[in-house]
Amino acid sequence: MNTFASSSNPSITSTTPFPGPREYGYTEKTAELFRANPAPGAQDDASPGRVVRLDRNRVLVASSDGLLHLPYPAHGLVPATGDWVWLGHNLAGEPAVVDVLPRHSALSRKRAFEASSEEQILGSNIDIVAVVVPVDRPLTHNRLERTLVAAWDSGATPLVVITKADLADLADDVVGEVILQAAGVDVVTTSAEQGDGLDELMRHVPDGATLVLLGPSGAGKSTLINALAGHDVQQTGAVRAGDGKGKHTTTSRELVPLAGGAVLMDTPGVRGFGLFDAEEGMDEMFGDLDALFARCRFADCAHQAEPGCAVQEALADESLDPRRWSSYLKLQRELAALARKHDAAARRAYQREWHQKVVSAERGQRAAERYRHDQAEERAGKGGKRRKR
Ligand SMILES: Nc1nc2c(ncn2[C@@H]2O[C@H](COP(=O)(O)OP(=O)(O)OP(=O)(O)O)[C@@H](O)[C@H]2O)c(=O)[nH]1
Ligand SMILES: [Zn+2]
Repeated sequence: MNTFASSSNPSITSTTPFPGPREYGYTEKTAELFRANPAPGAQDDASPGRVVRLDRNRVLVASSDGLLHLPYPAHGLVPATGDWVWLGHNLAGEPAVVDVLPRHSALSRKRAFEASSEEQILGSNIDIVAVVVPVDRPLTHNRLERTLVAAWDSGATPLVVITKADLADLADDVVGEVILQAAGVDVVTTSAEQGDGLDELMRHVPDGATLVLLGPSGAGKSTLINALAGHDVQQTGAVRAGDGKGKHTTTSRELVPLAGGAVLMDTPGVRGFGLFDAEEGMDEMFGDLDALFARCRFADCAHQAEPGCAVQEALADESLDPRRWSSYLKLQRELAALARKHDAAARRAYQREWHQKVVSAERGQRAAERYRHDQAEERAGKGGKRRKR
């Protein structure tokens, strides 16, 4: 299931051309990305960095020399948390972010699929999106499914993480139910309080990979993050500045290096993402398309080439954005794929069950034959050869 693992990150070799922030996920694969996307002109001494947090005027970037607070790039892509960037100099000769590299995945708030310039990137270059489901308050089927669709849509690999498994009397049915709902996506059961399942969870996160946790408030994300980081992230991740009056402003990093080379992304926007997209989800995003479908001449219109198709008309008169329509079709395909995976998982379970039945039937038959054989021998007076049972 974990497709990322197969293309896992080999460690940095001596041939790596430029140093980068290894504890923030800089691997040989990342170095290749930088090689393939050289720094813009006149930036000979540029070096790789990763965006750790966005502030109003500056970007907090991890470099091989530590954390730097730098001006935004003058043009090009607007950086997002998780972006790989070239660090160089701006026109004034000050250190600055000079380029944002292409993203391999992005969680974005697509809000009815506006043009890409309006889409808000909440986090980028995420490898594993973990949907957190607490046993004491499980997600409804729809919500888990939709959050998984959103996770897939980001380009990352989804994973379901059950939390608070120590609440034992609740756990068993919830775990079984969630595995069914997860439709083939791997499910890991954890108790941050007891330290259970954390290694298992990290086995799904390769070295150098970036993990994000999505889930509703109270699902146990903070507790899990602190358990994974091995310390209180809010405190140790903080950049503290005293103002001399005994007050401190505390701001936290949004990328947290974990032991073993993985990186945890913990941004307020991303945290709430599951909630946003899952609850309001498709209905909100595509509600007006339903109204359009209702105007098609045929009730079972496939919106392809049928006469009187309101969708095709809307595309023709440009009242429907083709991007938005293709996004809708894409999500439909993903939902169908999800259903197929679900079916495949059910089929495998069914086959397993039958296999077991057949095996035990054969075993029973052999035992019966042996028994009949032994009985016959006994009757024939060959008791001495009788097998001990
Ligand atoms: N029994 C038990 N309780 C837990 C566990 N993990 C978290 N909790 C409790 O669940 C509650 C919510 O946990 P948080 O970690 O704050 O949840 P969160 O998802 O970060 O919530 P937000 O910060 O609102 O997004 C707290 O009272 C925790 O003590 C666990 O493994 N077992
Ligand atoms: Zn139609």
